[in-house]
Amino acid sequence: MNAAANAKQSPLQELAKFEQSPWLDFVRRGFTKDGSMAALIADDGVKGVTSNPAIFQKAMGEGTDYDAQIHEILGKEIVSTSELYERLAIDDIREVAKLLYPVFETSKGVDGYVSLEVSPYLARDTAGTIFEAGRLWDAVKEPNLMIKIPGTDEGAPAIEQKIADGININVTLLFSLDAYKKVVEAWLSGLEARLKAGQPVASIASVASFFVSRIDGKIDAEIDRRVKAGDKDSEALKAVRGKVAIANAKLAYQYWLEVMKSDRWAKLKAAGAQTQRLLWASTGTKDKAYSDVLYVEQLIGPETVNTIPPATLDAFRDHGTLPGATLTEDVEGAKHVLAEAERLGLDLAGVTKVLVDEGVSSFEDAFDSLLGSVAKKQNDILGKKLTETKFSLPEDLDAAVKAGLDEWRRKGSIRKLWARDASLWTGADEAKWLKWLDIVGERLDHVAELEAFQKEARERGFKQVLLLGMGGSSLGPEVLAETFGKHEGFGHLYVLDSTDPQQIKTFEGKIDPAHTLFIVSSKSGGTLEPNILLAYFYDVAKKAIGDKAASHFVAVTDPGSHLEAVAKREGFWKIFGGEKEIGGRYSVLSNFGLVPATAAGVPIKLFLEDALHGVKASDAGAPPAVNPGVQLGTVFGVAATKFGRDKITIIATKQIADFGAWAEQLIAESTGKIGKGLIPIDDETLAGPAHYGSDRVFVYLRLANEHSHEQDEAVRTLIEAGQPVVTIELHERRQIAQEFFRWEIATAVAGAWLDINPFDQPDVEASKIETKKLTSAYNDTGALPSEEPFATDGDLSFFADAKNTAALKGGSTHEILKAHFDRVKPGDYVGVLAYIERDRATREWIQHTRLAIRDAKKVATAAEFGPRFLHSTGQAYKGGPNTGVFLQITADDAHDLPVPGERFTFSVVKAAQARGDFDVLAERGRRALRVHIKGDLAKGLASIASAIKAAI
Ligand SMILES: O=C(CO)[C@@H](O)[C@H](O)[C@H](O)[C@H](O)COP(=O)(O)O
Ligand SMILES: O=C[C@H](O)COP(=O)(O)O
Repeated sequence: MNAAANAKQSPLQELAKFEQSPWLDFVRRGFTKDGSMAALIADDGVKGVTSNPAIFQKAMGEGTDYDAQIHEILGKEIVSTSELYERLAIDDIREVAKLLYPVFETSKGVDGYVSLEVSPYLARDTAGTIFEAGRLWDAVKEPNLMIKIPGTDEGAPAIEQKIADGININVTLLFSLDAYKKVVEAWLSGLEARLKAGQPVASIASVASFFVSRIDGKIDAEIDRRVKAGDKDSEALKAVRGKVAIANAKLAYQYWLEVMKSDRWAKLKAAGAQTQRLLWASTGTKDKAYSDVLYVEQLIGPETVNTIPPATLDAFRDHGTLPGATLTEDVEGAKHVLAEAERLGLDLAGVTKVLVDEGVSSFEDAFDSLLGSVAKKQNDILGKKLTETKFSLPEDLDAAVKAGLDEWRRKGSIRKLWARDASLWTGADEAKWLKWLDIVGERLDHVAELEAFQKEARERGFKQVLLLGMGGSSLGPEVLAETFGKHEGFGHLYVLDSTDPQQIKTFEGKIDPAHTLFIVSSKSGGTLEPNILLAYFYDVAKKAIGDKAASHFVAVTDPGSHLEAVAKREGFWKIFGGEKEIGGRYSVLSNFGLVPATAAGVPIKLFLEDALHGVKASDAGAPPAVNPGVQLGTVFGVAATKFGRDKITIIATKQIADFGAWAEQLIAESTGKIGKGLIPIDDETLAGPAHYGSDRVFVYLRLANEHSHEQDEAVRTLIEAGQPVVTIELHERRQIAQEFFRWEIATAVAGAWLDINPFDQPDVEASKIETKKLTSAYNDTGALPSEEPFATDGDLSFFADAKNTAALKGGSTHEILKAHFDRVKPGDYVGVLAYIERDRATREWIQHTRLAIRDAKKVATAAEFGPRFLHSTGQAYKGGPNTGVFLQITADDAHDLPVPGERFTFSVVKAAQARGDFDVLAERGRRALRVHIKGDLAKGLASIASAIKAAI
């Protein structure tokens, strides 16, 4: 665009003679910076500027104008894409506001405005618009700013409110006279409210933006269609072609003139109010058949604005004419055009209604695309600070995932998620469980408290840190312990989540109680295991250090819990609170993960900052196609619901492999219910493609600098064989913090696809109830209720409910196991659930056993230890799809341990848990068999392994 030549006055300048102000419908940083904007103001008399999402999309989506500032911001701060966009946009708006300020001053606040639109996503949300308009006004802080609010039914009350609040408002997206009348009413009422409250009205400016050319675009297309079809009214139709929009605008202007004559306005005017001017928008000519300055020349009139796009502005400067105050000419003709349009059934009311909807959604689309472009730049600049994801999906799944992501975009679902809108799931109490969305920022704000704790813990010189907790309270800390290892100057972090007496004894042997920090972790504070483990180790500590024992104990628990009361009573060293609105499995980035990590010496601020990168990347403003959490969750949800691929198989580089144990709980407990769900498959050694069915999605967590070539190759083979693989590359271990958050979002997203509530765990509760019944019975009678095996073969006894027993007839181990595993069908999975010590030998055993089953049956397998999995995958096994075939293994304990203060022992608790678990599996109609080993465990396990091999 060239500034006007000085030789003659620009026709744009001449509009002033008719009291019309030309504004520019365009913003771009380069244009402001290179002096072009200033030249338009000086030479052409441009008196204002409007922006909208489509304008910013063009400005920021193309070229490199903004790159320097993006670099600068990202070098200093961790921000979301929408925050980044807003910073850029606000700077642009401020720059333009400064250029226009002299116009604002000389026109005494009539002109010299620059407009910034509230997020188009809020066009149908009154409360959101009210909030956002105020927030943007405060953020820009320039007197010559106008906030743009759409003139929708939902926008009108917001306009009234914000005018009453004293903010300059540009009402956008007006097409119909009816909508305009409502807006005038809102504007007058807003000013009246101020007068009533004794506030000044003089400085409040407003424009009502009537969109013009889009009306002709729609009406003319209909005319052309009918003429082409040989309509009997063709001549009459052709006569109004290209005339309806201007006629509509003229009548809007007539309405404004009437308002200006009203008593209502007279009172406001007397109080110093300035009028709300009509602003003609959408004034670029779209139909080449018309003059390229049509919507400038025909809309000239006093006290109006025409916001003109650059090309039209250039054209008008070049060959525009000013035929007069065209707005008020031939009003009768305008009425005739509209009457004709009605007679001919052109349905102007219908068209304007559609145009509002289209206008809203096209600004939404533009904003999505704008945020997508900014996010792309942001990701490129952040580079290795972010984990990277590659999707290798078969064509049909890939297409369905893309469609799914677009569906999420269109429905604004990620914004609903962040807005805690329960209708995204089942409309139950989901909104109450979403505090994890904000916890990282909140913990960073309070990081000094954690850092002080870390300093003290170091000074006290603990040699070990022993965490006692289950599920959500133990699995996150376990990942941190396994991933980060021991830190110099800090105790080694051990995580105990078992009631197996041998395992407890083993952990006792690992610590020196006089130099151990014990962390008892339970959100509810009422969970059986941490409570009895606390009783046990409190005794151990007392024996070692007497009265000082309490000073070695820290509790992490939700406020008001039983554990909190115990910790207070006993005088624990510290009590860290949890958040009631975060469920256990979503708690790793709250104190439940952070306190043990801090105690073990993990650099906690850096860890949280990494997590914040994850939070910002999956924020509401990151469109689904570039939002890591939504992408992963959509792959999970779409693969499961549309392709039967519901086994989420997690593969990982050795150093970060424990992440799978945490993800397992998150996925299974969140999604496995009401017969639906995803079944996580963790730690199943990779095999060739022939070993897998078509029910899997693989996720490969690859730690770039420590990756295994062999694993890469195995994954490549899977991809080549057409298996869906999502590869997530971490550039350093600490980035598991980002992944924690991403997987939380992904699980919530998958939950929406599955139509379940991802925040409850009904079936975990069921087995807790069964266990409680059994331990109470033990306390009453001194024994667990008796039970009879349906078969015994040497040291192995077999138990099942009547239905499973009937299906498993046969007396020998071989016959029973064969019958059991013969029930496995393609698409099923097998769970080996062992209530024994989890040590190197048993882990190897379970791993060999599951792999033998997988390879023989070509099904997914889960290898789990009880009672730990009860707080994790146990939910999906009972509540999820009935595709699991379970082999529960129990054994006599070689040694038992007392539970201080209780009649029952750890061995009794474990037995009760196994039986409670089995009863619920059976009650849910699952294919389940329990085998109990008498005597030597290793021998028993060996004979089960060889019997399974023979049976499958
Ligand atoms: O600020 C405004 C209206 O207040 C303008 O930026 C308005 O959004 C634009 O004129 C229109 O969106 C442009 O419409 P069109 O030329 O794409 O039909
Ligand atoms: O995942 C949660 C476990 O069931 C443990 O719950 P808790 O933290 O309330 O003890």
